[in-house]
Amino acid sequence: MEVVPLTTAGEVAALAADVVEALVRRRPAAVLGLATGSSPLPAYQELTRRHRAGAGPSYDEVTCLNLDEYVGLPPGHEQSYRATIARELTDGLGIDPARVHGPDPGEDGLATAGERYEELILKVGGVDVQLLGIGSDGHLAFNEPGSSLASRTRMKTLTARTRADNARFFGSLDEVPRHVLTQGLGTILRARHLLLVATGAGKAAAVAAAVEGPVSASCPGSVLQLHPHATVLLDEAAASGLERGSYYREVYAGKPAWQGL
Ligand SMILES: N[C@@H]1[C@@H](O)[C@H](O)[C@@H](COP(=O)(O)O)O[C@@H]1O
Repeated sequence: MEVVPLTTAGEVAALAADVVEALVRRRPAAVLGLATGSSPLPAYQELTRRHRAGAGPSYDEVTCLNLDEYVGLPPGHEQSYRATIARELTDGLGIDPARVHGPDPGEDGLATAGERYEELILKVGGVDVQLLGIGSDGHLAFNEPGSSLASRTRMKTLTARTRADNARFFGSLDEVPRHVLTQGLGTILRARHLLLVATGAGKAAAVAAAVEGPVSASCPGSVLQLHPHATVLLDEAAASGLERGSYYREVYAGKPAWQGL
């Protein structure tokens, strides 16, 4: 795992955008794994800004796979993750909505939604770069603490803490769905590159547990330690709980350009 402690959230966003753009330039038909939540938003804004300024690559051939989705929201609900990703990123990059997929009960229903999404991920050749945020309790996508490290896409029940954290996007806590469909931790681990972004002091404990704590289902984010190519971009506040922060800074400062991220 490469931990990159930066200073500001703006630097995190710019570097995350650089990684995505470099991939799409190298591989125009790349498969991008997209996360929701507030953490990746500045990176999405940066990508959109560069694209509109004519500075980014063409996203015409890209395929996007969303990490997770609420269950039970009416189609097109503004807080559905499908609508959120379209609004925050893919529409702005000019990506055809038909190339953006997410776990979806669809006509065939919830019981087979997980399996169908796993098949789709395999069919498009797997995810090249998976953007990730982390929940304040260490959850990844909607894999709450206790999720199997080998899990695949399936329905999960949200914890009270995650529902409370996400209530800010809804009118009230009661409106936050209780159930979700989410890629599993085992699904996420199959992506070729994991790119986790975390900013703010509220994420410091979760980041420290994920990066330096034991690999455990109690901290789903700790599965990053099992991945051969995981990058963790942090602002100063999110990195503040790390024991080896000064070492990571030293490594990054001396990193040869040919290594890339
Ligand atoms: N399903 C999403 C996660 O993918 C995200 O990482 C988490 C943290 O969100 P935020 O970045 O807003 O703190 O929120 C939700 O639960």
